[in-house]
Amino acid sequence: MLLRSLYRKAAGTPFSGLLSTLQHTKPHMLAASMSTTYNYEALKVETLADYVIGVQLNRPDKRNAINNVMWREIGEVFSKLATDPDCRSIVLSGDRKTFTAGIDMGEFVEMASIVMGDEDIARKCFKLKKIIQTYQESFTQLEKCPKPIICAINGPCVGAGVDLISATDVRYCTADAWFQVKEVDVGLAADVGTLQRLPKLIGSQSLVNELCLTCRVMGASEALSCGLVSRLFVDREAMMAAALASAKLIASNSPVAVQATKMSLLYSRDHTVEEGLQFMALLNMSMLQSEDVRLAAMSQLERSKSKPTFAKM
Ligand SMILES: CCC/C=C/C=C/C(=O)SCCNC(=O)CCNC(=O)[C@H](O)C(C)(C)COP(=O)(O)OP(=O)(O)OC[C@H]1O[C@@H](n2cnc3c(N)ncnc32)[C@H](O)[C@@H]1OP(=O)(O)O
Repeated sequence: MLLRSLYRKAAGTPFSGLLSTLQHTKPHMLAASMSTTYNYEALKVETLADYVIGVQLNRPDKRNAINNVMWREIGEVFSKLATDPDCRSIVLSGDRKTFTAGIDMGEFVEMASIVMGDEDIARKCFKLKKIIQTYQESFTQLEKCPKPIICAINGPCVGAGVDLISATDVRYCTADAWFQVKEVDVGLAADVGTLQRLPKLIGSQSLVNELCLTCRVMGASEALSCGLVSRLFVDREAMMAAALASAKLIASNSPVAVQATKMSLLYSRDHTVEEGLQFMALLNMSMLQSEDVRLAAMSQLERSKSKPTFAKM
């Protein structure tokens, strides 16, 4: 009913010419091809399908341990993908064996040199604060990126790895995946997102507390049952195929609708229902005027088998 009245209302309005305008838009304006360059040392970035970008942690010999280069590159790549018109969804993964072994312990020990130094204590504090905030900001870029991130986890996902996956939108894992909030074991309270985000992903505060305080390993089936991941696969091949299929589905939808949805879900996570509703009204008073709404609604109304072609943004 709503769609029919939308359709009737659109006919004869300035919107009615839009479909033919879009049909005559030059193909190069619509086809996805990665025009932005992504060359990294510790990450492998590639186009997996139209508008779907794969970001792979790429230090296999070191079990994808997150060194300073990887911390910096993670922040950079997600901030770049945020505005890349050829990217509408992202698959984040590790290598065939491991998601990540967490922070690079070699560099972690180097950080101790600041603590051991002769400098004034206040100056040491400010140096450490800067390092911690730089690391935090790197992972927060995943949330700031309005393109949904599907995280595909196999093998170990340790320490900073849990901080990292907690900032993604959808999580899948393989039967051999395992998770460990290991920070207390190395003498610190997790400080780059796990303690803030994990309680919002797992329904049980008791389980979150247990995992963070004991550092015990959580296996794949428990990760599924507690909601840390939403799907479990026999192996990496099956998981990557499913992650790609979901990423393609997301990329086939209106980028306006998808990005507004990610922003609103995150906003609502951190605000009251009332505030979330107010945010939504303010957002959609502009987004509802997008041509994507008309194209998507027409396509539903016409029971079209294929999705409309949404312009780049
Ligand atoms: C301000 C700070 C904010 C951030 C805090 C973050 C904290 C954390 O992340 S705490 C967690 C730290 N991580 C660990 O304790 C995990 C250590 N690694 C392992 O337990 C095992 O490597 C693992 C179970 C992940 C895999 O075992 P596997 O038998 O498959 O591999 P290994 O033979 O152990 O390792 C292969 C090579 O990788 C190097 N490596 C592994 N983990 C790390 C690491 N975290 N940092 C640096 N390097 C790592 C390992 O040394 C081997 O290298 P090589 O000897 O050169 O072959």
